[in-house]
Amino acid sequence: MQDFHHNRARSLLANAEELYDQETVQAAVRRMAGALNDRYGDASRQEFPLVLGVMGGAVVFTGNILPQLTFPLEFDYIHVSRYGDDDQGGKVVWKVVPRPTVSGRTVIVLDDILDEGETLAHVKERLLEMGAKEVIIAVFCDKDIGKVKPVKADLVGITIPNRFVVGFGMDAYGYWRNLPGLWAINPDDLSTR
Ligand SMILES: O=P(O)(O)OC[C@H]1O[C@H](OP(=O)(O)OP(=O)(O)O)[C@H](O)[C@@H]1O
Ligand code: HPA
Repeated sequence: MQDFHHNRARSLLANAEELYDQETVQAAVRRMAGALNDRYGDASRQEFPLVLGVMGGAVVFTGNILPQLTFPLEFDYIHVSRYGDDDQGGKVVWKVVPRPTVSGRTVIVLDDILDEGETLAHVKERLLEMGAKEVIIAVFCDKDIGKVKPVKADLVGITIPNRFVVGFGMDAYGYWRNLPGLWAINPDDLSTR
């Protein structure tokens, strides 16, 4: 069993193409942190936003950007999944729902990728229904899918081509969330596209 996964993961990466290296990824995170610091760093505004990471894919982005944010904030997470171990999205499944602390707050949602936009559209709608004052969506990457999405990001690190990517928290079939750069999976290795 373990050798099956080991070999499949290695073969996926051997056929994949590196789109953005670690330096490029880190530079994009620094730019995003700078933009958030400019917006929320003004001490006279006395803001205390709630920063929500969308697990599991946002784990790496969240862990990288949080220590670069210089304003007072509260951190929490939600867990939503639409792809599971597939390379095509399905129904949005809530695993950990937002806590009532979102009510009345400015909520900064951090996620790894805006693809078809279904996940973040659901997340934003739920947060607003729960009384969030304002929902700011910050995604590490926005995939250029050539269609209008049901939600727009307020802050984007990198706009990526319409390829299935892994790395920096993103996985294909559970593999390669741990890569420091972004790699595009070979279309021949995708089961459903
Ligand atoms: O814009 P969409 O087409 O809805 O896709 C984007 C979502 O897909 C990924 O989550 P996934 O369901 O793969 O779960 P994961 O975070 O555990 O990887 C990613 O983390 C986003 O939340
Ligand atoms: O391109 C992707 N890669 C990994 N996870 C994803 N979830 C939505 N799109 C993607």
